[in-house]
Amino acid sequence: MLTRRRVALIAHDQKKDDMVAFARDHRSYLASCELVATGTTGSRIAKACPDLKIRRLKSGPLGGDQQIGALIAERNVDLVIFFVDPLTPMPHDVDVKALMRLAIVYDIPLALNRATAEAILEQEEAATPATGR
Ligand SMILES: O=C(CO)COP(=O)(O)O
Repeated sequence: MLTRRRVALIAHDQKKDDMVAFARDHRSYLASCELVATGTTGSRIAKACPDLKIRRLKSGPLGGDQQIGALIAERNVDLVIFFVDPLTPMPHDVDVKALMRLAIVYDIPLALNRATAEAILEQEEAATPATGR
């Protein structure tokens, strides 16, 4: 049986519109995945794509990044798509770095911008033509 890909979606505020557009563009593939997201990112995607089932965690600054980090450490995530804003200081920067560090430690694919996320999903969509765009 084909196992569902477990994908974590996260976007900083300045990148949320980008994330929503990305999720819309790839919603048929994403619908075949188990989705988890930080709080506000998850709400924004769910509003734009009501067909997607998303498990929403806490908002990033309130522990959401740490929760995603824990899922990575427990090997419960296969892919992290995290649209990072490199131009705005974040109060929870240490949490962001910890999440990235764990993705590296556990060798989980980590897309930090849209170009990388597009490249990864293009490959995955090609491998699962039934869910292609
Ligand atoms: O801050 C975030 C990631 O560091 C994202 O959190 P939200 O999706 O709750 O805005």
